[in-house]
Parts: sequence; structure tokens; C-alpha cells
Amino acid sequence: MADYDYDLGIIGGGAAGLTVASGAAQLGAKTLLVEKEAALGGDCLHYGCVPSKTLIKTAHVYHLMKNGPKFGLPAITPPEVDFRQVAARIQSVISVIQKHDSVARFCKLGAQVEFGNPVFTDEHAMQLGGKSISARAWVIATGSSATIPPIAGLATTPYLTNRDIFSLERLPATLIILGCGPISVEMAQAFCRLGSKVTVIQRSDQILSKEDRDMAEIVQQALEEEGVTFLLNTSVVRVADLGNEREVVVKNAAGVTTRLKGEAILVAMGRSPNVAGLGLEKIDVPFDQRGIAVNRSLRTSHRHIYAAGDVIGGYQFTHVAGYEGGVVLSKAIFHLPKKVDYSLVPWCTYTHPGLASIGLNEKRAQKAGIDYTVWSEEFSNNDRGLAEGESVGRIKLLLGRRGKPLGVQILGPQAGELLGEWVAVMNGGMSLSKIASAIHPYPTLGEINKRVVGSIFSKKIFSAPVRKGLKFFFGFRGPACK
Ligand SMILES: Cc1cc2nc3c(=O)[nH]c(=O)nc-3n(C[C@H](O)[C@H](O)[C@H](O)COP(=O)(O)OP(=O)(O)OC[C@H]3O[C@@H](n4cnc5c(N)ncnc54)[C@H](O)[C@@H]3O)c2cc1C
Ligand SMILES: NC(=O)c1ccc[n+]([C@@H]2O[C@H](COP(=O)([O-])OP(=O)(O)OC[C@H]3O[C@@H](n4cnc5c(N)ncnc54)[C@H](O)[C@@H]3O)[C@@H](O)[C@H]2O)c1
Repeated sequence: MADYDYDLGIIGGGAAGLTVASGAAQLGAKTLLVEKEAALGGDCLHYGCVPSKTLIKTAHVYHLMKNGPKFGLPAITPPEVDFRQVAARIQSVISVIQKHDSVARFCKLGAQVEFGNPVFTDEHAMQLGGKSISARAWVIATGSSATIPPIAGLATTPYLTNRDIFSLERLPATLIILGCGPISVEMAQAFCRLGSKVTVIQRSDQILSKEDRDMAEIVQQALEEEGVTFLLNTSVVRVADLGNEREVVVKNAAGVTTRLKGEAILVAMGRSPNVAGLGLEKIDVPFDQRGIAVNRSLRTSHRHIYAAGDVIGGYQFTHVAGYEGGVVLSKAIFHLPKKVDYSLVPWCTYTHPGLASIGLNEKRAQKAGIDYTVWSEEFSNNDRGLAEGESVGRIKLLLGRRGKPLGVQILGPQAGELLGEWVAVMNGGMSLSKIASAIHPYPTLGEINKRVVGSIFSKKIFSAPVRKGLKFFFGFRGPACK
């Protein structure tokens, strides 16, 4: 066997790379982790999940401060937001979590961490800071960056992406967001709540286009009621820098052109894989604008070079990057016949109300030609929801022909947390009767899970045939009051 410097080399210290590095090192593989930034943690920690959820919480608190009367409290007008304070809180949360992703911790686990820009020189070796380093197997986990489409004028106009939005010096008075995926809607609501006037441009006719229309429309309505403006069926014609502000020229489906002016532009139009400069062309690892091509074992064109996380496209979530990291470990370290299975990937868009999902929604079921029935229950019937002032939203359960759950969407307060029960039920293949018969604490938002299942069973239990049978056996005499 050839003599390599390392058993496993990992490029990229984000969710995927860190999962592989910590697992491989703890299992005794001589492991190298290479990161191009000055710190480990990746987009999720520095420019993604952590800062966005911290910002969302701050914005929620400010929103509550302004909405006291809805809770029977006196009306107050809080002072304006100083975004430097908000950014400082974001940084303080990042720095606490950063300790879990420190070089010292990874060294203690047994992984060597190097910083720099590695370039493959052949399929087992790369050049890093003038050194040549080889490994028996490699994992490319370099993540993704905001896609910057070729919009006229964008290259010469200052704009923000997820790399800048959490460290602004001041709150923009007006913010124009291009694109309407999860980054856009989460930031639209947060900045609107903090006091920015927010306009979102979306070329299709629905926000959050991967979600079912009825659910996405409720999110849209909730955000509109708070002051966000959505321009749907609208494309961006060009942008320009006007000095103190930016201009965005848009065109709607009727061909009508409008000039919008804003202090800042946020580009949130999807993600592009971080593949530039790695020398992948040289070692014949194919990729396109969606990501590095891999098979279901996450192998690239070379059996010993794997890719995982955002850089392969697909489901671009931290928990999926972690899952894919686990699959790589099974293959590269244990040599098990493991393949990825994305049929039960959960996700949540953390607006208020949030929108969480697992399995099939109606759009995906229809696309796959799968028959289903829909069972739903509204948060307006949930006692805890009413007590919390959270009556907007619903749960939607899709059942297959034999009553098997195909998917669940929860739109409402704490949607991501409420989905946890369904993650267990669907992964465990549990029958729905288990949820229906389990005692859930009262009053909780989670009762909505039991209630939607209860509605399936109650239709069968409280039926004419059952009443007829009981009458036959026990002589029941029917309604006492008509
Ligand atoms: C604003 C925002 C909010 C998000 N919110 C959520 C959320 O709430 N929940 C969720 O699940 N997901 C969320 N995501 C998605 C999540 O951040 C990504 O799916 C996740 O970070 C992917 O992990 P990764 O390891 O593939 O990539 P990353 O975390 O980006 O890590 C890749 C690492 O590779 C490094 N790298 C890149 N190129 C090189 C190179 N040439 N050499 C060496 N190192 C390199 C990078 O510096 C980085 O550290 C959000 C994303 C954004 C932008
Ligand atoms: N809560 C979460 O889990 C969370 C939060 C934020 C981001 N993320 C992850 O990050 C990924 C990226 O988020 P995103 O919001 O940038 O991407 P996205 O791909 O989900 O949405 C991009 C939006 O931009 C629109 N768009 C793209 N090109 C356009 C163009 N030229 N003109 C007009 N519109 C255009 C698309 O129609 C789409 O609505 C998400 O898919 C998700 O995986 C997750």
C-alpha cells in the first residue's frame, strides 16, 4: 500500500467537514482538516444559521415590545434599533459556539487542522502553503456561496449577501431583497420587525416555491401584515448605484417597469458550490453550477474522493451536511455499503409563523404521482396557541393509500420543535395509533400533532356502523337531546 501522509484529508471546516473530521479522528484515522478561513465553523456558524436565528430572536423581542396591547399591556414606542448592538449580540453567540469548533478541540480529538487554500496536484495529493500533502482518501466539503446572477449593473453596485448582513454598522432604512427563498423571507421579517422598510422581489408567483402554495401564502400574509412588501411575478431588469442609495428596476408579468430605491440590496437568489481554485478540473472531478457530481455513496469520479454538504447541491441544510458527513464516515472509515436516503429530510423556515416539513408535501406527492389524502388541523383550535396569541397556522398530514404517513407540514409557532415528534414517528415507522393513544401534556402546542391524528381515528370511531353495533350489543337508546 502506498505511503500517504494521512489516512483521510478533509477540505472545508463547516458542518460536513467537521462531522467527518471529528468522527474519523476519534476512530483512529490519521486525519487532516484544511480550512481556508481563519476559523472553523463554516457558513452555518459565521454567516448562516447561527447569526440568522440570533437576529430573528432579537427582532422577535423588539416586535413583542411594540405589540404590548395585543397582550393586554400598555402601548410603548421603544427607541430605534442600534444595529451595532444587534451585531455585537450575534458575534457573542457565535463566539460561544465557536469553542465547540476550535482548533484545540479538534486537535484533542486527534485531527490536525491546517489553514490555507489547498489545490489538488494529483488525485491523492494537494499543495498547501508550499507543502505537498497526501492522503489515502479525501473529502471535499467546501460548502456554498450566494449565487450572484448576471443582473445588469449588479457588479458595479454595492450589495449585501449573507456574509455582510449580520455585521452591518447601521440598520438600513430601506432594504430590497432579490429572491424569495428561506434566506429572503427570514431576513425580510427580521429586518422589517427591526424597523427597515422591506421589499422582496420574486420572479415566480409564490414565495418559498418548494412549499405548498396554501402554506406559503399564509407566511406571505403574516409578513405582509407586519409591513413586508412582496412583488411576485416580477423580474429584476437592472440595478444601479445612485450614491447614497441603490436603484432596482423591476418588470412585472404585464411588462410594467417600476423603479425602486433602497438603502441596501440583499441578494438571496440561491447558492453556488465553492469549487473554484481546488484544481478539480486537473484531477477530473466533474461539477456543474449545482455542485460536485457524486453517486449515492457520495463518491466523486474517484472512489477515494468523496464530497458532502452544500458543495454537492441538493438539500442545503446543516443537518443534511452532518448526515452526509456520517455517510462518508461509514464508507471511508468503516467501508460499509452505505447510501444516502433523502426521503425523510426535515427542514424549517424560521419565520413567525415558521414552516416545518418532513417527507412529502402535496407538490412533491403530485410530482411523484402518489395518491394521498390530506388531514389538517388549525392552530386557532389549539388552546395553548390561543393563550400565547399564536392562532395563525395549521398542521397538514399527508396519508398514503394504506393510511401510512407520507409527510407532515407544520405552519405555526415553534414549528421546527413540533416537527420533532414526526421525525421520530416517520423514521421509526410507528403507527399513527401510537400518537393518537399517547397522553400529550395539556396545554401545549404539540397537542396539534395528536389532534390531527385523532381526527382520522374519530371519523372511524364515531361512525354510524359503530353506533349500530353498540346498540345491537348493549341496547343503547340513542340521543338524549335533539
Ligand atoms: C443565511 C443562512 C441561513 C441558514 N440557516 C439555516 C438553518 O437555519 N438551518 C439549516 O439547516 N441550514 C441553514 N443554512 C444552510 C447551512 O448554513 C448550510 O447548509 C451549511 O452550512 C452547509 O454546511 P457545509 O459544511 O456543506 O458548508 P459550510 O458550512 O459553508 O462549510 C464549508 C467550509 O469550507 C471552507 N472552504 C471553502 N472553500 C474552501 C477551500 N477552497 N479550501 C479550504 N476550505 C474551504 C469554508 O470556508 C467553510 O468553512 C443557512 C444558510 C444561510 C446562508
Ligand atoms: N431555515 C433554514 O433551514 C434555512 C434558512 C436559510 C437558508 N437555508 C438554506 O440555504 C439555501 C439557500 O437559500 P436561498 O434563499 O438563497 O435560496 P433558494 O434557492 O431557496 O431561493 C432562491 C430564490 O431566488 C429566486 N431566484 C433565483 N435566481 C433568480 C433570478 N435570476 N431572478 C429572480 N429570482 C431568482 C428563486 O426563484 C428562489 O425563490 C436554501 O435552499 C436552504 O437550503 C436554510
